[in-house]
Amino acid sequence: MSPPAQPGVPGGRGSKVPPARKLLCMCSLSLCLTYLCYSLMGGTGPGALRSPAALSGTAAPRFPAALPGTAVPGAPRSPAALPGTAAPRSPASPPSSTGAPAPSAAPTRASNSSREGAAGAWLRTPLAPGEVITAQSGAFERDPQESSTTDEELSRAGSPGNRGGSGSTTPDYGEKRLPQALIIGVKKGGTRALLEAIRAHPDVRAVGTEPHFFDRNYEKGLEWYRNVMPKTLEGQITMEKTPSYFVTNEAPRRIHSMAKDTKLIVVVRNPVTRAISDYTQTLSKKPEIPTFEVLAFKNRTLGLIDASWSAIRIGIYALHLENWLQYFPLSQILFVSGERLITDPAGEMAKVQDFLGLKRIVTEKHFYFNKTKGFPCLKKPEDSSAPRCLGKSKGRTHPKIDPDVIHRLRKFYKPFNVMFYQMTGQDFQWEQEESDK
Ligand SMILES: Nc1ncnc2c1ncn2[C@@H]1O[C@H](COP(=O)(O)OS(=O)(=O)O)[C@@H](OP(=O)(O)O)[C@H]1O
Repeated sequence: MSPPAQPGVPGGRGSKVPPARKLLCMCSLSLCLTYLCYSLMGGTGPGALRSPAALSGTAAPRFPAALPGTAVPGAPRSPAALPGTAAPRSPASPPSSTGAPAPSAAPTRASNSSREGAAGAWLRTPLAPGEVITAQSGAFERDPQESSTTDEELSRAGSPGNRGGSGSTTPDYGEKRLPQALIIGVKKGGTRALLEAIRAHPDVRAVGTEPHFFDRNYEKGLEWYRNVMPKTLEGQITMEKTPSYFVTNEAPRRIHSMAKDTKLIVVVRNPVTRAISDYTQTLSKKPEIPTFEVLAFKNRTLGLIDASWSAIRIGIYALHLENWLQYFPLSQILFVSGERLITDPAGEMAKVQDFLGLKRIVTEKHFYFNKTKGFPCLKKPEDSSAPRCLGKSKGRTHPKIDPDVIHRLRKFYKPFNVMFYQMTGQDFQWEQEESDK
């Protein structure tokens, strides 16, 4: 079976070599080469990536050829993929799954029958307590992903009679269903803002806490997962967000095994700013940790970036995405700009609603810019005096980072960003950003 045609990729189904496969092959190869080169040059283990700045004059990372219509200024073009390298599997024929059995329930499309007027029926959905500050464990969170959901909240959410943590006052009608759409990342990308905005749509119901099913709670089984969900009526979409899925190796296979037509949404943000945001969150819980500048490098003099630090690693989006593309076609993944979610929330929400097959009900009428918060907030519900801004843990003031470190990180991420633009067919323009906040 040939993979589905990818947007922005010429050839379509009629081509001899499916373009999606060719692209995956090239991306995979170039990523491997990039890692190999960095590891060889760094020589201090797989986590030690030398910034490209420090690599000038040495083997440069290779890149997939730019996709037509996705011109990225200054992006290097790659030669054809080298022979003898293993091509990633096509999204249409994923590796066999050993995960939980796939349920028969097909994703339910929104009926689009909702009334415009329903948009006015804003429901106040307070953040889960754990959402305010998310804890990190271990020495500066070298591996585990922090959660904004506590175990206690989850067990409450999963208990019989629970409304699924949606926090809304919608009558408790309907059935609990497995999600048809997931916000899978990225951590500190703006996932909470997106979830709260899409929850304003009457055809969407979402669990407020992060279930972490496909990374931490998978052994609890699909019935546990279903029970965590809010009840939905026929035609409503069930959603959840757990940002750590995007960087969890097993997540694509497990989600595919649940339902291969699950729609996936990734909120991405300039990886340098994202790393600082991530660090800021850790710092808020553990003020004694070393500075960002110290943690970012294996060896600062040599310019060796410490890519084993999750704050850095999460931002290598191209690497993580490659894993997802082995199971899901690009057309099933929506990339939302975390930056535009702040500057033009209604514009990004239009894309999200289109992607989910929903009527565009969440529009500019729903947002206003709150000067005190410094971010867009949802307008207050008619029956409430309180506007809906996100909590204190969203929009923290970042510490001032040494400009030289910012510069080195930008150089480090640039080839990966370019690769990510080419893989997605979208230029997020992170290279053009002047400041990091
Ligand atoms: N409307 C609105 N209000 C407040 N904050 C907003 C909003 N839109 C996007 N953002 C940005 O979201 C960042 C937090 O991202 P996440 O919600 O994905 O964080 S988490 O992974 O769930 O902890 C958060 O990062 P920091 O600014 O670093 O705190 C915000 O920049």
